[in-house]
Amino acid sequence: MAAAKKQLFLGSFVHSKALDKLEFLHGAAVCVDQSGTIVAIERDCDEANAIEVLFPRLGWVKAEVVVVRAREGQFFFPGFIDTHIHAPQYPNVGIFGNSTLLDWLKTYTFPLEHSLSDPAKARQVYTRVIRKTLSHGTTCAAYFATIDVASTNLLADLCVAAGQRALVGRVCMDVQGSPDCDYYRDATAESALASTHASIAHMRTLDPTMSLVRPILTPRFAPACSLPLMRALGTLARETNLPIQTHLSENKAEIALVKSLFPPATTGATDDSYAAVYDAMGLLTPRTILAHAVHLTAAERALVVARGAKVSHCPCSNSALGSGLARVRWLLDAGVVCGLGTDVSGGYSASVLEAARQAALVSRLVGVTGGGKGGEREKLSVEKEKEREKEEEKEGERQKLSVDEVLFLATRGGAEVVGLEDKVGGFEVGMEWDAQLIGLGTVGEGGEVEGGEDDEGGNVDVFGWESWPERMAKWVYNGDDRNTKKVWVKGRLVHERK
Ligand SMILES: O=c1[nH]c(=O)c2nc[nH]c2[nH]1
Repeated sequence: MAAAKKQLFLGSFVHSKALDKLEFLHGAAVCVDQSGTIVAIERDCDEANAIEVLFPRLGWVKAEVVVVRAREGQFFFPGFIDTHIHAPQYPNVGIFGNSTLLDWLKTYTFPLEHSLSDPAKARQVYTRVIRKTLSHGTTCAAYFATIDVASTNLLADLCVAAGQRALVGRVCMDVQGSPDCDYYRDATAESALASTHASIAHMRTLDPTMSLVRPILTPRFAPACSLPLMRALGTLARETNLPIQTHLSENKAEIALVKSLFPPATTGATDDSYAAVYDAMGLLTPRTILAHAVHLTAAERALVVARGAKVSHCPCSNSALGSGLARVRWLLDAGVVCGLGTDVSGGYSASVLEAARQAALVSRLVGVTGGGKGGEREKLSVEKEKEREKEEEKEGERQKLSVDEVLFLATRGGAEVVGLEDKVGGFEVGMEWDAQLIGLGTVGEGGEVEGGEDDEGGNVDVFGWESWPERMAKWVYNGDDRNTKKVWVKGRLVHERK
C-alpha cells in the first residue's frame, strides 16, 4: 500500500552522497506522488515557491497536496536498512549471558525459534518486532524467520500490513546434530526445499510485484545445512534470480567446524575456506548477503569481490557474542559492498542507529589492534621498527569509520546490500520516499528543553552553536527512537511518535 495523496515535504534534508559525504539541503522542498515516488527536489524553495513553481511543472493542484513541514532543527533522513535481523529472536534481545556463537545457538536461540511454530506466539513476536524496528526508523529489513512455513508467511503478511519493506526468508537447516538441534530442523533436504517453495509461492501471491515484500533464500549457515540442500538452493537462486542470505565466518569455532565438516574433496571447492564451500554450492552471487564476515582471509575477500556478494556488518552482535572485530575498512578497500545489520538477537538492540554507533566504535578498536593486519611480525632493527610503528599508526587511523561513513552504511550501503539501491537509501528523483523525520532537543536560554522536559529530544541536547555535522555526530552517538518522530515507507506514514 503506498501513499494515497500527493505530498510536499519542506525543511532540512540530510542524506549520503558518497561513502564519506553527507549532503545537507536546508529550506528545501521534496514532492512525492501518490505512488510514493520522489518526483521533484528543489533547493531554496519554501511553500509559496513550491506552489508557484513546482506544482505547475508537475501538474499538481494545491488542494490535492498534503504538506509536511520539518520544524526548525528537525531534518528528514533516509530510512534505515537493516541488512540482517532474526525476527523470531526478538524476545531474547539482551539475553546472551557469557555465551559464544555455537553454545548461544543451542542454549538461547533454537528453543525460542522452535517455539514460534505456535501461531499466536509468532503473531505476538512478529507484530512487536515490526513495530519496534519501524519506531527506530528501519524502513527495510532482511529478515530471517524460522523453519516453520506458516509463521514465516505470517511475518511477510504482517510486514505488508504494517507497511515495512522486507526480504523474508524461511530458514533452511537439515543437518542432524550439528550443531545440536535435532528437534528443530528440516527432516530432509527435499522437505526443506519444498517448504522454501511454499513460502516463496505465498509471498508471490501476497505481493506479486514485490513492491514491499520479497522472498529470500536462507540457508542458515554451512554447519546446519547438508551439501545437497546447499546445492539445491544454489540452483534455485540461479533459476529464479532470488536473493540469498546466510552467515559467514562469524566465529573461530564455527570456522573450524566448517573445515572439519566440508573438506574440499567433498565439495569440489578450490580450498578449505568457509567462503569456498558456499561458492562451490553456487551460493555466492551478486544477490547474496553474507552476515558477519569477521575472520575472512585475503583469498576469501577476493572471492567475495569476484562473485559480487555483499556483507552485512553486525558490530553489536560481534561484540556481544565475542565473535571478533570485523575489518570494515579492509573490506571496503577491496570493493566489498557493506551495510549494517542489527543481527537481533546475537545483537542486543533492534536499532540500526545503535549498529551505526557500534560500527564507528569497533572500527576504532580495529585501528589499535594492528590496522586490521594481524599475523606474524618480522623482527626489525630499532630504526625500522620505529618506521613500522609510524606506518601502523597511520594505518590504524585509516581504519576508523566516520559519522558520515556509518550513516552511509546504514542507508545507501544497506540499499545496495539488499539490491534496492535504485529505489531507497537516499533522496533522488525517481527513488521512493522511505524516510524518517528526526528531531533533536533544543536547549533554551534557561537550560530547559524547548517543547517541554518530556522526551522531545530524548538523549540529545542541541545548544544551537553546533554545526550540522556536529548535530549528526550527537545523533549518532546519543540518539535513539525518541528522536525518530515520523517514519514513511513508499510515501506511507508507518510510524508516528506521539
Ligand atoms: O548471529 C547469528 N545468529 C544466528 O541465528 C545464527 N545461526 C547461525 N549462525 C548464526 N549467527
